[in-house]
Amino acid sequence: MTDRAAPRKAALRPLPSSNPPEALPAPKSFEPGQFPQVRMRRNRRTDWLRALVAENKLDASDLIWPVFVMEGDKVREPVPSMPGVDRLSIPALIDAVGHAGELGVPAVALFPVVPPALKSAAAEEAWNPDNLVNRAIRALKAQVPDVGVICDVALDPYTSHGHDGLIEDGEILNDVTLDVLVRQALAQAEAGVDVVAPSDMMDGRVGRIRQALDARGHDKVAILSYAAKYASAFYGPFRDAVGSKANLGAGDKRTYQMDPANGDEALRECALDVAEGADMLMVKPGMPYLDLVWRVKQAFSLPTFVYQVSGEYAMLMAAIERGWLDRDRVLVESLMGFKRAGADAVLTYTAIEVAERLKKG
Ligand SMILES: NCc1[nH]cc(CCC(=O)O)c1CC(=O)O
Ligand SMILES: [Mg+2]
Repeated sequence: MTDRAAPRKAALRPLPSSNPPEALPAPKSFEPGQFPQVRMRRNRRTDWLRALVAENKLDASDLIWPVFVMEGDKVREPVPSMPGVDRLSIPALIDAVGHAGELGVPAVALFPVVPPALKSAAAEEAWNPDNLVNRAIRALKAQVPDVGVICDVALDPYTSHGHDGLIEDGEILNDVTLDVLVRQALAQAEAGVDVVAPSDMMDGRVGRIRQALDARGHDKVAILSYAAKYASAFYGPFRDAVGSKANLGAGDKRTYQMDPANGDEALRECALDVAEGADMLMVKPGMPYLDLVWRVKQAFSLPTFVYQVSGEYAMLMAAIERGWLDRDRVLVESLMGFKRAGADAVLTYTAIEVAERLKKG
């Protein structure tokens, strides 16, 4: 007889007569599947129980850190409308991205702050092989090779008018812009970018970029399409950060970015980009568009990313600074919402702070 069997046998002994079954109080009413038998709070009772039943987990590997890159040596410059966010020169960027990698943040997304003198109507600087962002890509791939580098493909940092495409008589030209976007993407690929992320919302750009990359031997460069990108008021602080706000002036992007009123249209945008060869899809902004995160993930089963944009960040920070929201909890909660909606990764300016917090536990 094994040791294990002994207590079992003991348990089979008859109950002491002082505790007969009929002494148990009979329930007044028994309705299975109803209160009071069913109590949802049972599973929320303790930390260990809540951890056990948690449906989603936020991990550093869910985060992509968007960074503003500027000219200069070892300089950082705060962005006033995004408290806690700095523009970084390339040497500062190397250090910061190294830190991001140590925290387990898989990738960064680069956004250049282009000196005004280099902006033009035709955005020639966008495909200069030695422009700021291409130098940043080269430096990162040489010095922090294990962190993924994602780069925006759009002309707004480079145009004197602040639009994502070329203009004629007030109209944003689609097909002419495609040629420039292709050159821009190729220059980034030559510099060593891992993922190009067209954020311009011109029609047909994903297919044209895929074709051009493959024709030049860049078949390993992935395309993250900003497929469902809305003409949003939440981009304001970003335009401050990259210095495109003054260029854009009173202009808006409603002839190419999507109308916030539309949801089905976002699925069509995604379907086209999937057919054209997108490897990953993005919904942008994030919090006001969680329905689209859910629908896009369900419809395409592709890696689906969401961008918690500058205005969402500014909104959180403004309330945190005033003491109206609890920093420790609200940042993680806002990201958990994206995970629950089905996002595979979130672009967030809070990536470093949140990854540090997750590491501390
Ligand atoms: N095409 C450029 C671009 N890429 C990312 C953002 C916004 C990101 C943010 O607000 O954080 C924008 C701004 C815009 O479309 O006007
Ligand atoms: Mg499209």
